[in-house]
Amino acid sequence: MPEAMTLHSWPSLPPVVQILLKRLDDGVPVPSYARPGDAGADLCTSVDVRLGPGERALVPTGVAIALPEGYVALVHPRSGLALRHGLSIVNAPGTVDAGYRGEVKVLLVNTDPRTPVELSRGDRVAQLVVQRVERAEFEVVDDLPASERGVGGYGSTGGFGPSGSGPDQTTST
Ligand SMILES: O=c1ccn([C@H]2C[C@H](O)[C@@H](COP(=O)(O)OP(=O)(O)OP(=O)(O)O)O2)c(=O)[nH]1
Ligand SMILES: [Mg+2]
Repeated sequence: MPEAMTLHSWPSLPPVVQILLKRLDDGVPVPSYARPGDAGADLCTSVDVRLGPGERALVPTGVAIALPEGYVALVHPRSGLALRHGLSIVNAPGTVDAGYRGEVKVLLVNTDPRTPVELSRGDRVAQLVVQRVERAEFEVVDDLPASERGVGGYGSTGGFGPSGSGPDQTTST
């Protein structure tokens, strides 16, 4: 991207989807995008939390949403908090279904083996990525169509080296 070009000048920003949002706690900021072009809107905790090493907690965000049919909201970790504090999400990414009307919550975990993580009410602890989603119809068959991969998985193309270097030495797939 040329230096002078900002996302504002892009002709093809993704379309906006309207999502109804109910504030359950007026003191907590609603989810918002930190910068144009961000995929995730930051979610804030509505409570103070202290997570000891290895501890997890279900943290409320003070908001409930009504997604349109055909959409899902995924609760993702924030990479800066993961890098600096080892803060992650147990069920990453968390799934907020279109029919869910309860409070959006974040299942945080402190993966650091030594240092506690202290979070204050209003801190941005996760990010919400809204996506379109397909609904599948599962058709039971006796045989699946052949494919090049077949049943190979779990390292069948090799480890860190170039693909084709053979299965990982430590796995048998
Ligand atoms: O990170 C998350 C994950 C889930 N939820 C809410 C919204 C979602 O629609 C509901 C159920 O989530 P999920 O389907 O992942 O959990 P489950 O264990 O399958 O519960 P259920 O039986 O209620 O579907 O919980 C959140 O607020 N945050
Ligand atoms: Mg479920």
